[in-house]
Amino acid sequence: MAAAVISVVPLIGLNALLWLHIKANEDRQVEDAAEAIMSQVHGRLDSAMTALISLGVKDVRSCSQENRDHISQAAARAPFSQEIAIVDPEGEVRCSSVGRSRVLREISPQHDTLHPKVTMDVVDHGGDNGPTHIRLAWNYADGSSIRVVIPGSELIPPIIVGKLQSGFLTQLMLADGTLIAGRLSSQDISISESTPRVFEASRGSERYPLAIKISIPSTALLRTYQELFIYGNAGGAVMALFAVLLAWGVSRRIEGPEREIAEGIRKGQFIAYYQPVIDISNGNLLGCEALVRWRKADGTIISPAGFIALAEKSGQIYDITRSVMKRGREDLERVYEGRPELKLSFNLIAGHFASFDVINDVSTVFADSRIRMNQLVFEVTEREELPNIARARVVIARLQELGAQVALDDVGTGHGGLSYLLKLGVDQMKIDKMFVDAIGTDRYSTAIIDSLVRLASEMSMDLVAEGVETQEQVEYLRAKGVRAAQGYIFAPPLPAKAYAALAEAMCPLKQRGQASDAA
Ligand SMILES: Nc1nc2c(ncn2[C@@H]2O[C@H](COP(=O)(O)O[C@H]3[C@@H](O)[C@H](n4cnc5c(=O)[nH]c(N)nc54)O[C@@H]3COP(=O)(O)O)[C@@H](O)[C@H]2O)c(=O)[nH]1
Repeated sequence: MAAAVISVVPLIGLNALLWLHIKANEDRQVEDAAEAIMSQVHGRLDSAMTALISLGVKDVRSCSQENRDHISQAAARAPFSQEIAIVDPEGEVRCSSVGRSRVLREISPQHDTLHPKVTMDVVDHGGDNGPTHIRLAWNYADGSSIRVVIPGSELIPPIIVGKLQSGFLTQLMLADGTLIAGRLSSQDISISESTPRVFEASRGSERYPLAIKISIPSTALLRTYQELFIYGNAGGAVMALFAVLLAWGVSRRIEGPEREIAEGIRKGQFIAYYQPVIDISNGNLLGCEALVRWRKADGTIISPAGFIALAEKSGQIYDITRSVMKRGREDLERVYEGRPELKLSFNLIAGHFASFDVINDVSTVFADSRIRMNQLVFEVTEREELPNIARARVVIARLQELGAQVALDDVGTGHGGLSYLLKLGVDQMKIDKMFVDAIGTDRYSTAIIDSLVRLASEMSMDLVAEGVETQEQVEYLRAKGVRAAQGYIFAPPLPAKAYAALAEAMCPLKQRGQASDAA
C-alpha cells in the first residue's frame, strides 16, 4: 500500500504539472491565434469592402466598357473574392468579373455593416455541402446592386502568426451563429462532431457581423504532447521506482530486525531448548526450564541475547512466548505424560502480569495437553519492575488456580526484593547465578544465599539455585539445604530430543513402576 502511494502519487503529481504547463501554454496561444486570425479576416474583408465602395461611389450600374474596366480593377484589389457583379433589381446578373455568374442561394438574412449602403449575408450555390460564401452588396435605391462574393474559406488564412503547437480548427461564423466556413490547420488531424474540444477561444469582430472560434480537438492535443507525456511519465516512473526502492531500503533498515523477527515467528523459527533442573540431594531430575532459541532457516541457532530486548520493546515477545509454550507442549508431552513429577518452567516478562491474556494463552495451549497444569511453572523476573503489583498478584493467583506454580526469578538482583516475595504469593524462588558464582569467594553473597534459604523455608517456598558450575557450589548449596539446582555442571540448555532422551534415561518408566510397586 505504502509502495503504491509512494509510486503513484509522484506520477499523478507529474501529470498534473504537465497538464498545468500545457494548459497555460495552449490557453494563451489559442487566444493569440484568435486575435491574429481575426486581424487577417479583417484585412481581407477590408480590401473587398474598399473595392466595392470604389465601384459604388462611381455609380457603376451598367455594363459599359468603362464600368467593366472598373470591375476588373476592383477584382484585382480584392484577390480573395470569387466574383464582382452588377445585379439588376430582379436579381439577375448584368455582368461580372468572371463572365458567367452562378446563381446564389441566400442562407442568412442581410446584415448591416459599418457602411450605410453595404450589407453582408451568407450564400451558397445551392448544392449540398457546397462552399459557403460571404456576399457584400452595395445597394442602389432602384433595387439594383453591386456584389462581391468571397468564399468563406478564403477568409481563414492557412497559416497564422505565432502558430499554435497543436493542430486546431478555425470556424468563421456570422454573429448570429450561422457557420460560414471551417479550416483545420493541418491535414494530419481529423475531427468529427463528437471529438471533444480541449481549448477554445472566440473573437467577435467590431467591424463586421462576424465571429471566429478556435478550438483544439483532444486528438490533436494528444498528438502534439504524446511524446512529452510518454517521456515525462517514463522519467517519472523511473523516479517513482527509485523513490520506492529508496523508501523500501530505508524502511528495511529501520524495520529490518523487527520484520525479521515477525517472519521468524510466522515461520515457526522460535523453538525451545530445555535446561535440566536437578535434585542435588539425590541426583534425580526435577524438570527443566524452557529457554527460547531462534533457529534461522540456515540452521543457525541465535541465543536470546540476540533478539529478546528488541522483541520485548516491539511487543513481539508475547507471540514468541506463545510459540515457546506450544513447542514445550509438542516436544515434551510424550515424555511428561507418564512422569508427573517432572516440571516445565517458562520465562514470562513483567508485561505478562499486566493483563489476563497470559491466562488465556496458558489455558489454550495446555487445556487438552498430556502435560498437566501442575507440571507447569511460570517465572517472573525480579530484574524488571512490575507495572501494577495488584494486577500481577491476581494474574499469579489465576495461574495458580489453573494448577501451575509461579517462581520469582533472579531473586536479589532487581526491584522487588522481599516486597515481591511477600506481596506476589509466588511458590518458588530462583537464586541468581550472581550469588551462586560468589560461593567460596564473597562472604556477603553467601550470607544472602543463607538468608534466602532461611526465608524460603519459613515461607514454605521451593528454592532453585541457578548457574551452578562447580562441585564446590553444589556441595555448599546441598549443605545449606538447597535441593534444586540448574547449571552447566549438570547440563546446558539442551535441544528437545536430547532433553527428552535425558528425561527418559533418568526417569525410566519401568523402574518407576517397579519402585512404586515395591513401595
Ligand atoms: N521472556 C523470555 N525470556 C527468555 C526466554 N528464554 C530465555 N530468556 C531470557 O534470556 C536470558 C538468557 O537466556 P539463555 O541465553 O538461554 O541463558 C540461560 C542459560 O543458558 C544460562 N545458564 C544456565 N546455567 C548456566 C551456567 O551454569 N553458567 C552460565 N554462564 N549460564 C548459565 O542462564 C540463562 C537462564 O537464566 P534465567 O532465565 O534467569 O533462568 C534469560 O536469562 C532469560 O531472561 C523466554 O522464553 N522468554
